[in-house]
Amino acid sequence: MKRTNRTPAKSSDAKVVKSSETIFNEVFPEDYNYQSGFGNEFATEDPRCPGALPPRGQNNPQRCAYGLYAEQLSGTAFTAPRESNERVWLYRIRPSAVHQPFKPIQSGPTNFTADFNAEPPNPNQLRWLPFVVPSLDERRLDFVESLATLCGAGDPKTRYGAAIHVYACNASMKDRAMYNSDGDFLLVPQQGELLITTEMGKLQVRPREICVIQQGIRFSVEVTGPSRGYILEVWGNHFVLPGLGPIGANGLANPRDFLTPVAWYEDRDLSAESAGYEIISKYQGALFVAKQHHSPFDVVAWHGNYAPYKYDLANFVVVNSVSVDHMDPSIFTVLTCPGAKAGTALCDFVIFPPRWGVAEKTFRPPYYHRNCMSEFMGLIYGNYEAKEEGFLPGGATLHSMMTPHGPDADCFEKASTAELAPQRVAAGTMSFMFESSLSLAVTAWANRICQRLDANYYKCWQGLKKNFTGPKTASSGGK
Ligand SMILES: O=C(O)Cc1cc(O)ccc1O
Ligand SMILES: [Fe+2]
Repeated sequence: MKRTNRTPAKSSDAKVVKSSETIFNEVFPEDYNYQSGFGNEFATEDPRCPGALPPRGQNNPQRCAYGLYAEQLSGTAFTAPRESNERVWLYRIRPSAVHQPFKPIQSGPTNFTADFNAEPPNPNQLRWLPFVVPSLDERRLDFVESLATLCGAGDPKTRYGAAIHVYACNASMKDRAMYNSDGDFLLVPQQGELLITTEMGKLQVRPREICVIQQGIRFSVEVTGPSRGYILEVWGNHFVLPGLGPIGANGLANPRDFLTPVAWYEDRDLSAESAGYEIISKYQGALFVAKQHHSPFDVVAWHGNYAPYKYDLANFVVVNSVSVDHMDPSIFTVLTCPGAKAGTALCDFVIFPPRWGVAEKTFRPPYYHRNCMSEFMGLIYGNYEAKEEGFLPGGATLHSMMTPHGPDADCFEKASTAELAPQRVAAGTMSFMFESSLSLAVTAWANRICQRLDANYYKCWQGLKKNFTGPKTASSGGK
């Protein structure tokens, strides 16, 4: 039975802690209600207030049903082409404008930044050990308080760039919501489920699922235990599904498998004497907080195509070579945030899901390469085929522009001599890559403060032997 949208999932019935192949095939128990389809024009009312949406034909009735206010949230310029125009109409108890002035946050995260010019450049291969989630006895940290930035490039002010953050928290956000004035968040939970309340309704996001919360949308995160994950933030564009070209009309992440919440509201007024409700705005890379005396989750009905969504990576339909050769990882693109140059992403979100490897006469793991894009990788569970050791769930790697990388010595030895039978690849694992056309700069937190940078990473390639057999000699029949 579906849970109503008023009853959050209990931690016990939805926890995903398995690490074997079963995790990939397991169907998650149903959580909240959702509407399905990527980028649809949705229309939804909380069932407690039927008729809360204006009758078709207009967005701004002189008086809205139930005494609601109409408010538009624009995700693109008013004049953006119709095919990429995104906006939502919210019918809410109070307009969002009802809040006290914003002030710089006092007790915010200290390593959350949009300054990518503070550290000297570093072209090395980088690997981080799993980021640490503090225990509750040590320090109570909610999602916002735990945000820390690893790398990024660009500037939210000029509306072009991206940042990669991690969260590692152990407590729920209480009477506080956040919104990002700078761009969109793509959340990749690695440990612990997230119960996310948004202005458009509720989402439950478990490791193996991902979620996008676009610019401006207020959200609050509840956790049920230690919780860790990766965040890709993009400035200047929204995520879309990649074009399929000759693949045809179906495959990779199918639009139907993206789930958007149904309307849910709370009519919650806090007394003037109470601490009130905190609205945190990330604005030009800094955090600000404003007080108000009511819950921001007061949207009774909404319609439009600008709304958060989640996607279960287990639904990804893998397409690959069935003859020879290792294909470029763009075949595994789930979502792409287009950049200024045609066909070149500001940042792609790519996964390496369980699949069959069948290529003949082929060195099957990733090839050795140098890339004009930046490659940030994270591991949700299991291990990664090109590096079975050292790259751990909750950790990360960064292979910057033109930085050479590829399989470690162990992987090369095994794959060069392996029998090429059909083989299950990446069974029981889920790794991903944020691949960006930006040259990502690493923060002081990532370099030193987090104390997770693994100085030994470069060693994984040092054991690669010289196998060159030399030119053919005359006596052996060569020229
Ligand atoms: O470097 C990596 O591990 C990611 C990657 C995987 C792949 O299959 C091909 C190219 C590539 O960059
Ligand atoms: Fe790579």
